[in-house]
Amino acid sequence: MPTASRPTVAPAHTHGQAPFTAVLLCNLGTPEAPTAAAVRPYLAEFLADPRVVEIPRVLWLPILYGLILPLRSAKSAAKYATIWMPEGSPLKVWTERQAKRLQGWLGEQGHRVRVAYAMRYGQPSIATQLDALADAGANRILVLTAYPQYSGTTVASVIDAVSQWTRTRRHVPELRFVNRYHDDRGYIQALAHGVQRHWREHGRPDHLVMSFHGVPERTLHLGDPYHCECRKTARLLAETVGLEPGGYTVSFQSRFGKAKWLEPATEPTLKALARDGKRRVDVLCPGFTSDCLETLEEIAIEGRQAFLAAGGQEFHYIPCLNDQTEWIHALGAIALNHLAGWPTQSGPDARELATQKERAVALGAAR
Ligand SMILES: C=CC1=C(C)c2cc3[nH]c(cc4nc(cc5[nH]c(cc1n2)c(C)c5CCC(=O)O)C(CCC(=O)O)=C4C)c(C)c3C=C
Ligand SMILES: [Fe+2]
Ligand SMILES: [Fe+2]
Repeated sequence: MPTASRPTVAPAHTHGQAPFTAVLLCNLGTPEAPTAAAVRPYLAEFLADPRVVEIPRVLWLPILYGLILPLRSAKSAAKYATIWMPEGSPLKVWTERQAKRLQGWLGEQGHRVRVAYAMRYGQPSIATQLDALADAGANRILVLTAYPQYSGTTVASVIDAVSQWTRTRRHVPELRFVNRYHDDRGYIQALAHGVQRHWREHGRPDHLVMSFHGVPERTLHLGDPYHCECRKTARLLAETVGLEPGGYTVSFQSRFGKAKWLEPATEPTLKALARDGKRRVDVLCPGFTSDCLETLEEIAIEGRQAFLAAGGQEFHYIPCLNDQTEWIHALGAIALNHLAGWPTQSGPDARELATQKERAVALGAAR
């Protein structure tokens, strides 16, 4: 019989890895390539989500597969081709950089948190990334979406995907969700910083348009807070950069389908401003934290053409937050606020370590 030595059996739930806390940054998703073949499965997954198109499945799916996908995939791919970056789709490139820089910044601050990113539609999927984190030992996961304003069509859909994933796991990690940050100080300040930097370099416009992604107007009457949260973001940003209510307009872009969407729509707004004699208009898309098809193609290309064709003289598109330092710090602060009171199991929480030395020891131990 072997002599009794001290058992060194690892806790079964982590298979030997030290448990850790993770942040999963979730964005919408984007095709893998600017081709009809790659756009089609992405659009199919997106538009078949009952959170996105609230039409009974039996009516909608035949329209989606019979009409929308065959007609839209190639048209949409051609648009993606105009904005594609050497590294890939802008939405994915920026989301990946945000996750990397967020991880780096949290580490510099002494927080032992792993940051990963996932896409609600397409790859890397929420389930794939949650599996990877949980398999590596994540026992607490904060789900942070790329959407500052809550909408059932976006944030709730991410929560649905996470809930679907929990059904596939025996040992489900603790989960938290950030549902919104439309009025977060850091978010507003980061937006204001981008606007003011643009104005320092190019002067101020005659008018600022803040264009948000639209949703069907019906969702507002059904209680979706999205519209109100967009208006509040815009008001706080206007106050921060010193714009009077007459100096800016909130509009909604990307209408899809025949139903009535939130108004005013962005393109008619730009044309009306040109006809009203506004020489120069600047456009910002505060609801998008990363530049993507909807900002770079629909606004910076098509919006510009519409404004100039209607008699406008100068059109400036102000880029999204992307990986700007102010935004990474704000995102970090949002994450830390939601992680508060959620200590790691493997020792004292780095945030509560009193000295630099203790922090260094804890960080060393975590590697
Ligand atoms: C069908 C209805 C749609 C709703 C409702 C909707 C809400 C919504 N979307 C975003 C953010 C993004 N949408 C993007 C693209 C996009 N959106 C729709 C439709 C709805 N969106 C479509 C059909 C498309 C594809 C564009 C095309 O094929 O022409 C994107 C960009 C993705 C990219 O790859 O760059 C983003 C981001 C929000 C925030 C939102 C509700 C608040
Ligand atoms: Fe959309
Ligand atoms: Fe669009």
